[in-house]
Amino acid sequence: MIAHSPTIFASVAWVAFIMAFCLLVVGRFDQRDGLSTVGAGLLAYALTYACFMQHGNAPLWLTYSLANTLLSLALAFYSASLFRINQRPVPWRLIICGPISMGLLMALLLETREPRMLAACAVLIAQCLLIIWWARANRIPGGRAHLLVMIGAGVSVFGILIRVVAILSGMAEEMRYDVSNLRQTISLSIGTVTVMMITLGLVLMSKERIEGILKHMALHDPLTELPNRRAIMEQLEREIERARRNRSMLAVAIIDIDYFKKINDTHGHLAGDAVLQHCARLMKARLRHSDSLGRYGGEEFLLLLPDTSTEGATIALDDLRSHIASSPTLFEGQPINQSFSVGVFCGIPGSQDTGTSLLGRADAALYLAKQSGRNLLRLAETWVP
Ligand SMILES: Nc1nc2c(ncn2[C@@H]2O[C@H](COP(=O)(O)OP(=O)(O)OP(=O)(O)O)[C@@H](O)[C@H]2O)c(=O)[nH]1
Repeated sequence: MIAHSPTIFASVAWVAFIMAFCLLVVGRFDQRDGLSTVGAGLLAYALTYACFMQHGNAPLWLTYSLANTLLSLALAFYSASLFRINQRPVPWRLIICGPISMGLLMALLLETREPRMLAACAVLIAQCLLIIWWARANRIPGGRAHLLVMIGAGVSVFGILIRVVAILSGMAEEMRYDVSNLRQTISLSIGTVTVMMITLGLVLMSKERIEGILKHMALHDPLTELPNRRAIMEQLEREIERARRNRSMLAVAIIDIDYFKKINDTHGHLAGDAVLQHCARLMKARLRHSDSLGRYGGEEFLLLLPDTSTEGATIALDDLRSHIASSPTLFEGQPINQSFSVGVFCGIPGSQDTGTSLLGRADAALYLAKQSGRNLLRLAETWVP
């Protein structure tokens, strides 16, 4: 099917205007999500197509030079969006090279035909390749929307190459924007599809990023940045299931800072917060990658040591305990000493064991450690019948 080229330009420009308006209205209220930059790109794209639509009826500087410079500007905004969505500094100097060189080349080569067309294609291909590169570099961890951007820019390169081949084969006249033929219809359709894919990909990347932030907030403690109670409890259930299936040992330790109320009362709550952060940092630095540490409550931490024997857990926790007791927190230049007591369940979970039951046994051991004078470790097995 051969479509009427000016009609394609007009309809795509109209749709792009509406989408750009929506993105600019929404993006304006929250500059951080990059939506306004995506909207600016789409607006430049809509203007490009509005100029292309006039080809043959308006001066060439408008329908070719300005139009291609606007198209290059659209790609520049899309590139910038990739960085803004990730809240990274935008390399504007590099990005703006595209539209500037396009503007200069189009001004210099306006009176030529093939060189002008090839130069425009070369700049656009370079910009699309950069978008592919930056989309990969700025992908959201665990996300897939960047793939849409990469595919969109990749297909765009393919579409431009069709034009290049046509121009080099002496068919430049057939690729004029006011000519309607099959090759032109395919090339324009590819251009339209790819810009929609890139736009949608960028909007979805922004969504993925916000989802990532919300998920992090839902599962992490803001003070220590450790997994919060919900996250560490879910991890506990997973570890119990795994240990039961593999018949392997699991150590579940409840760590409680000693006399924490006194630290708060003596030095203030900010100092208490600093102690919690300091302890979390020290413990995290000394644990294995397979171990899980979370903030269970106020001054309590839950530590899970999978595949760890009673002896191994005792050595690891005693090492943590003595390290924390000998590393005071520095708060406003003043050292604050702290220590912790810890109750540990260590064993192969039975069929009746749940997170709550193992925690109950570790908590009972912790109570014993507190009763015995604090800064101590007690094993649940030593007293649970
Ligand atoms: N600064 C600060 N204090 C907290 C936080 N969460 C809980 N607390 C305080 O931690 C204190 C815990 O006190 P207690 O439960 O009596 O425990 P403790 O003083 O450590 O006594 P033992 O555990 O028996 O050694 C309370 O005063 C809470 O207000 C927090 O995020 N920051």
